Amino acid sequence: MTASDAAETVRVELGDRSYDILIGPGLLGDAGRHVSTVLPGIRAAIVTDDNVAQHHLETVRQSLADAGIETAEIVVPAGEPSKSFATLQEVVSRILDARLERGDAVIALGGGVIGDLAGFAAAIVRRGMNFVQMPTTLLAQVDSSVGGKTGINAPHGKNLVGAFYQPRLVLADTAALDTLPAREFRAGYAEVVKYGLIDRPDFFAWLEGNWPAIRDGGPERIRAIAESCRAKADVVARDEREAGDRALLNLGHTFGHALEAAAKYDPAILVHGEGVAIGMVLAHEFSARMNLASPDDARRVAAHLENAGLPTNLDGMKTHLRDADSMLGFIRQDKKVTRGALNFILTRGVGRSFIAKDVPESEVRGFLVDKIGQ
Ligand SMILES: NC(=O)c1ccc[n+]([C@@H]2O[C@H](COP(=O)([O-])OP(=O)(O)OC[C@H]3O[C@@H](n4cnc5c(N)ncnc54)[C@H](O)[C@@H]3O)[C@@H](O)[C@H]2O)c1
Ligand SMILES: O=C(O)C(=O)C[C@@H](O)[C@H](O)[C@H](O)COP(=O)(O)O
Ligand SMILES: [Zn+2]
Repeated sequence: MTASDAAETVRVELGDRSYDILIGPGLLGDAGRHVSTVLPGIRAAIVTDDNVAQHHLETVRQSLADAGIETAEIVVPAGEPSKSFATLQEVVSRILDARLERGDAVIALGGGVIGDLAGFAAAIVRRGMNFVQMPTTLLAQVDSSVGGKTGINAPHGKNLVGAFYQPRLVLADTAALDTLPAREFRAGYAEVVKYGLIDRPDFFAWLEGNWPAIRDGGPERIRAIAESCRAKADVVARDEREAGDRALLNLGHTFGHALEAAAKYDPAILVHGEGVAIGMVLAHEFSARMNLASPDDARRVAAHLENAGLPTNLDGMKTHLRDADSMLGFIRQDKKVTRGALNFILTRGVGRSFIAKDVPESEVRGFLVDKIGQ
């Protein structure tokens, strides 16, 4: 398979840092050829987690070896807690142990956790090595492997330490999703829905009718992934470092990230896509409370996410949410805060999201008190 015979190719236009996202089945088995086309003559570190390693590491290692690419394999524990200083230190040490040079590559083979962690390591080792994304979750294929946000979490909040650092190539092997647990597939679907809710109402309506085919692996799945990548690539090309429009990709994340932090990043309680699903419903409900949108929109969004098996309210989180003020504490650490003012992504209806600046904290607090108590 070449770039032209991948089922879909989406280009992220960033001048001399532009790159392709190849989407389709079987790309991991041909990874060596694709990587050596873009980065001839390199060695590489493959960073992955212990679940993904069982299913897909040997395929990638062998393919790279066949193309003459020598590799070091770095396997970290699966799950959000690996987006930590401790695991970053381990990954960095192992890359240096392997004496990889700046011109060599760090390959992220896994979900968003691995992409964010390995991408940050690539950004800081020798002040920037080549970076390749091989996303193996739906979430990573439609969102985290694209656009160059890398980083780790802090006890203070999500993704608070990181860098913008673009990959040289993204290989989204849609057959890799066959081994993904159903819960993780649903979680990734929340980010697909997000693109419809931001500014693609027709895409949202299409998703409402096509979720079962996407779930079951019909051609609609590749179409949904490619449409999501096109949506993200568009935004990233016009605002790489979130000076403006890129913040729209944060729909549902201000509440969602606070929920993940409240759950102490424990995937047994909540994974990122689930936090985003709840967060998007809360963003629509909050918009209705502010008389910006109709409550019917919030109901429509919740109905579709529920239909896809995602959580849409705080019922499952109650024991982990102390009070409105502890949630507000996390929200104040959000990266969209400017000069102390809260900025949210709110909506005027399905597909009509916008950046709301200087949202009164008293309104947010009142909303949270209604939801979770004082
Ligand atoms: N950088 C960005 O732009 C961006 C965008 C969205 C989300 N994120 C981040 O991504 C992370 C969430 O990513 P995620 O949902 O992919 O989680 P994840 O990386 O934890 O993967 C989810 C689970 O699926 C397993 N897994 C992955 N691929 C598999 C496969 N093919 N078969 C079997 N098991 C597999 C993993 O081991 C893990 O247990 C969060 O940290 C979030 O903040 C970043
Ligand atoms: O790429 C972006 O920009 C996004 O906001 C995509 C989000 O889905 C993703 O979760 C991102 O990591 C959140 O970014 P953050 O800057 O709020 O940490
Ligand atoms: Zn996200």
